[in-house]
Amino acid sequence: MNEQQRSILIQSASRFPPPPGVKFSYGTAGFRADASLLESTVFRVGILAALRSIQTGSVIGLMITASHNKVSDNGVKVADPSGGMLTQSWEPFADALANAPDSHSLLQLLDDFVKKEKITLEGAPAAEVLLGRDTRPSGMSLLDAAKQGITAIMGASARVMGVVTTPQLHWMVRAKNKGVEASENNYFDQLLASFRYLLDYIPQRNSRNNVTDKLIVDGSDGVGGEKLEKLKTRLGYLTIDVRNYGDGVLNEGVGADYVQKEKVVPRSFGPADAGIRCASLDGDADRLVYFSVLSNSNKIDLVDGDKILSLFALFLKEQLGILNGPEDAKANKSYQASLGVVQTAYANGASTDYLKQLGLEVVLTPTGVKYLHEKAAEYDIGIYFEANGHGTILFSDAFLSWLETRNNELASTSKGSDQHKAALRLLAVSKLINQAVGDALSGLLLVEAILQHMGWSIHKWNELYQDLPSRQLKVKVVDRTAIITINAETTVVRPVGIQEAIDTETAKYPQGRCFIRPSGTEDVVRVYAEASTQEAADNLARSVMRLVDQYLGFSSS
Ligand SMILES: CC(=O)N[C@H]1[C@@H](OP(=O)(O)O)O[C@H](CO)[C@@H](O)[C@@H]1O
Ligand SMILES: [Mg+2]
Repeated sequence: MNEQQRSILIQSASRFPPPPGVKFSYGTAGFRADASLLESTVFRVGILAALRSIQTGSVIGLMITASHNKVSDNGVKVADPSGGMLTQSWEPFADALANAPDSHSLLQLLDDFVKKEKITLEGAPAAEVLLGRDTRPSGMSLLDAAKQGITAIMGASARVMGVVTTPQLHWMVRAKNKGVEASENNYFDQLLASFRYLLDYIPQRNSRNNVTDKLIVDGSDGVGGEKLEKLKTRLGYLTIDVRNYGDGVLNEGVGADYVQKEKVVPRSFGPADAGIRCASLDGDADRLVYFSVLSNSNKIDLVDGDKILSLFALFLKEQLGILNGPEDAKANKSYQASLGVVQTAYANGASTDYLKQLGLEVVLTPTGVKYLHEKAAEYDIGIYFEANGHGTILFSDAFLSWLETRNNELASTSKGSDQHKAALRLLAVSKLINQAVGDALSGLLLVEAILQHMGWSIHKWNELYQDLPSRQLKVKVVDRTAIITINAETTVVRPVGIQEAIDTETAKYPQGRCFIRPSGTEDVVRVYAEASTQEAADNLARSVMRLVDQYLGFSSS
């Protein structure tokens, strides 16, 4: 860095001093904290994003959101050139940057990092960062801090995409780097075109009238509802009633996180909605769950991320089977695409059993989309979902290019055949689903298209398998980092002895399964328990919660 660059950086950084006594960590999904503490962190992530753009020679994304957390919180995360999460190898640098006590130590860190990563600032192509934010009131000033961080790196440009969903921003980064137009309209166009395609190829046997075209969506009073309001006017089919699209408090008694964890109706829903297909998005619209309201109660039948995954897996497996017909296998024309399913330990045990019974390869990873995404990318078709509704489908380049060629062949030899339609459907899914990151809007359209294809109501879908009763609890402890886990977070190795105690407790319950892990987004330890009855799951979770207190000490703060 030359003298001029250094002095610009020092000047800008001194306008954003870090709050004293706060330790920041780039957790499961970027930095998150009370919004009033975040200006310096966001400024510094702006610098990081510009450096990442220079290093990769690509467009990078920076999103300001705290997703399903309360409205007074905010957060910041970076999207890599592929549209996926920031490479994990840069996370320690992000932590160090955010925690540097003053501008001089910040500059020292930058010098060291630039040298270590061999980033040449002089004469490098200009950095370009796309900036987005959710609807939080603190978003505007944080976005400005990010902009100043980006432009503190000489020649870097910040392009403000405004209020967007997290997946929209990731999609835009991916599209830009593929040289494709990347506006919000382009995003909507791609979703709508591929959705219509899927509907056009629905087999006649399932008349569309079998499935009601009415859907009610809870927008969590965030950005997703707002975008869906825009999108729905362009959907030929499907009557969507969007509720909670910004008139109430973000994430308060609404949204996918609330619905999935509490298993009750969100605000603005009630007995009059009983039986109708309903969906809920989270605050930044990267999570999606479905539900139906039970009559005369505020309870729901939840159709969670595991069931969305199962629906997608079933459909894709069916289409692959049609595409690789027996004649093709003989003629050696088929492609044995690897189809893999990725879940976390929070996936309901019944879903994992169901997927294995379908003959699918199921892999567990630690919590956090960055781990699931990485694993899913190892397959030709990799489907990943967290139980909370965050997930997507990834298609390998090799498979897609084979599919394009095969589709062209089929179009000339057997246009309109079942095989040809299967190829067209798979291509449409690859365009409809957001391959950068889990996306509630694109996921919702894919669910709707598949339900139409199958001729299934939400109830029929829900009956694919029956969830085992489960309970999730949180415990505050003195130091949650004292817990060290292995085996995709299902086994605790520190503190010594607690795993044996959990195992002894779990063995008392038929179909019992229980694990604990420190949260990466909140200062809590999470306890998850499953058993054959709700009462048993509740009891197991509560007794393991007591073990956590015993081994890690209860914190009253
Ligand atoms: C049990 C649970 O739902 N955990 C969530 C939550 O992570 P924690 O590390 O558990 O706080 O937030 C993450 C980011 O949204 C999400 O990826 C993850 O699934
Ligand atoms: Mg989210």
